[in-house]
Amino acid sequence: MADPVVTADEMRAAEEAAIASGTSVEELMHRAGEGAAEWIWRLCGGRAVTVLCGPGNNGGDGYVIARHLRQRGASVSVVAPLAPDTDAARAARADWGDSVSESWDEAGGEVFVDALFGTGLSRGLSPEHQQLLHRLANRHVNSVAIDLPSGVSSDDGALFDDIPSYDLTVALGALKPAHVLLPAAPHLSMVRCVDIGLGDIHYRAETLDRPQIAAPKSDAHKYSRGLALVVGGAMPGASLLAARAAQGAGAGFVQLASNEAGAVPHDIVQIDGELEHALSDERIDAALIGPGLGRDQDASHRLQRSLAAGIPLVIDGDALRIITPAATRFEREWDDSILTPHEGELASLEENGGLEKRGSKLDRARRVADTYGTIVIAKGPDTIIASPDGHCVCAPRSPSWLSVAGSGDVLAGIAVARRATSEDGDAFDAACEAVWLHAEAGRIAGASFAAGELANCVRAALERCL
Ligand SMILES: NC(=O)C1=CN([C@@H]2O[C@H](COP(=O)(O)OP(=O)(O)OC[C@H]3O[C@@H](n4cnc5c(N)ncnc54)[C@H](O)[C@@H]3O)[C@@H](O)[C@H]2O)[C@@H](O)CC1
Ligand SMILES: [K+]
Repeated sequence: MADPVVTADEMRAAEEAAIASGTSVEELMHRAGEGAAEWIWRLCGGRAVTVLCGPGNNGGDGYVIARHLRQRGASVSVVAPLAPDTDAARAARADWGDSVSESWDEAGGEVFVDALFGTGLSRGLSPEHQQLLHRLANRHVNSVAIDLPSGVSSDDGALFDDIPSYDLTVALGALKPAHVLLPAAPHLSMVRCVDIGLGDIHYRAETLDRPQIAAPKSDAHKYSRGLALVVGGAMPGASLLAARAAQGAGAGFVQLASNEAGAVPHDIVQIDGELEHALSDERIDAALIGPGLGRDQDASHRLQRSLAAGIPLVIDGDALRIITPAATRFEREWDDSILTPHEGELASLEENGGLEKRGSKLDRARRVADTYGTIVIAKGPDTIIASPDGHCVCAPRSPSWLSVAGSGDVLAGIAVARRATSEDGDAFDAACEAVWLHAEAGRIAGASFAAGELANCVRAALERCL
């Protein structure tokens, strides 16, 4: 099941709603601390623990954790450079009832628990706090972050400071954007979420789950299964790669509109001549334009013709450098196309759309989706799928071997196949399926694959979603 990804404001609203319906902050803190202590106990197995507590409710959670671990028999030391400044944290410290040091004297401890700051961190740490945090992390065998590593900005994953690496991060109530976004996410090797009974949380982002993909119906034929057209350009290799991936991702028929001479496999139908001719086939369910397109005048013409054809499009690569919101929003009455930018292309889309580059990757992908009126796959190690209505899905971490030339062409090919095969015409679902299949193909391909091998693994990835 998908998990919500919740901003600090959305968390606060959920907390207020829970309080309004009769749950106290102390009760929420108790559930958070008890749940986190359970995870830490599994990691520490009775070893000595040092808990670093901050002044806010994150620190309050730390005192609750310290008390629960002590009750279980662990030797626990608490370090708190700042006194509690919330009622709930003061109560939690009183319940701990044991000694608290203001600084760390390097006394024993194998497991370090960072409960210095959570979602309330608003600026960088002071040099003393920064030094204390790193000393503690370096001098213990394992480190655990409570809710978030101290030094991380909850809503966008930015690092206020250099942070240590953590073996375990216990997210409280829900995942936050920093758990899934760069640059924070790679510092958190394992993230576990504790349910603190917040009830219904209003959220606009969630994690990506394995999709369920249906096999073709028993009466299917090549056209009813989805006809995907890949529009080629100056560099035919990229579009061939995309076409190969589209075949593996379930399309019944893949055509390549290209005038470039070159060996095209027999099971891909090449349609040469005027692009209008290829696009005029009413049986086409979706088309891909961008991989290997080039950015010259011919590329612009091919893009304009594709947009004018009124077919759902996947727009990738070079096409993302030359497209404008006027083309997607106003030249077409409707648009359910998918844009697949990497970071540089996302910045181009922002620039061409007159948008500022600000906020989290979630905010940026949403803004581009809204401005262009399309679904956006903002790809990278922290891929986001965004809809113009603001809904976002965050992909789980994928194999880093996917960072290979041609990997994006494969993703675009998968996306056009999923868009062509989708029965209800839902571009957002097609985009989510494509992101999952791409990562799954990477897992199957193993280490150091070339993009062609990745494309060949898409079929096996699809099989795992049937
Ligand atoms: N939202 C919820 O429903 C719940 C939240 N809980 C915990 O509460 C945390 C949020 O608590 P708070 O809002 O109190 O925030 P934090 O505890 O994260 O930090 C806020 C405190 O730190 C200070 N501060 C912020 N940046 C600082 C800096 N750079 N240097 C020094 N001081 C700094 C603030 O002035 C304030 O005193 C969550 O991360 C979670 O751990 C849990 O107790 C359970 C329930
Ligand atoms: K923390």
